[in-house]
Amino acid sequence: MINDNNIPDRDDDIYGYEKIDRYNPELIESLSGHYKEVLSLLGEHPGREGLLKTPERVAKAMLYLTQGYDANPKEILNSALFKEEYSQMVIVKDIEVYSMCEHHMLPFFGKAHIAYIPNGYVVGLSKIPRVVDAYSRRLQVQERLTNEIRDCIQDALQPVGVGVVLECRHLCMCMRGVQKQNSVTTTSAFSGGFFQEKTRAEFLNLISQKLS
Ligand SMILES: Nc1nc2c(ncn2[C@@H]2O[C@H](COP(=O)(O)OP(=O)(O)OP(=O)(O)O)[C@@H](O)[C@H]2O)c(=O)[nH]1
Ligand SMILES: [Zn+2]
Repeated sequence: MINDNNIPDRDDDIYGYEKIDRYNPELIESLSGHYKEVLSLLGEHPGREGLLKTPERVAKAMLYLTQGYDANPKEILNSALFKEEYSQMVIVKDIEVYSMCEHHMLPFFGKAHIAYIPNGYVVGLSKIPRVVDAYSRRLQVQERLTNEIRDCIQDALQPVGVGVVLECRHLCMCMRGVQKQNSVTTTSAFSGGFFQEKTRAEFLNLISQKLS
């Protein structure tokens, strides 16, 4: 249930949802109505006890999973730029990615490895995973997600270059369709200095190393 201040009542938070701006009461009500209809069309009985709150739960879950539409990724990076004369590669690797493919609206998930070479400015490290979330919490294809992350970092930081590698499993390929349980899709996007063989090799080498 949503109270007058647009904040889910405390009792409702037992499902672990964060309080996010997208929890707009009218939107939740409208989505819930549609999901109730979907349950019926799928052959379920939305009136049975276990499903009574399901349409509302699904509505909130989908709003959570698509909250990237409300984010401004470039602004996220611009909010924490620091002048710093560090000119070596900065890598944030093993960033968890959770997204949904735009074809089936089923999850794809895995890891992102992101590097840039500063050009006078470094960015607050936490902002890099935040940018990943801002683009992945939308309906996506892995290739576009990879490019969007690269372009955003390149635009905001104007670094010497950016490298992005994503490794994901797509549930639309596991639990339906071709049903390949172990296939992993790798995508990459580079800019500037990362087109140089040596720089790219350093990045790929460092992300493949395990922490000791
Ligand atoms: N390139 C790309 N394809 C994706 C991604 N996520 C899902 N797909 C693919 O999108 C394609 C959609 O193909 P369609 O033939 O229109 O859909 P479909 O009949 O459900 O295809 P199957 O999954 O092969 O059963 C499938 O091949 C999916 O594997 C992604 O991130 N990138
Ligand atoms: Zn899919």
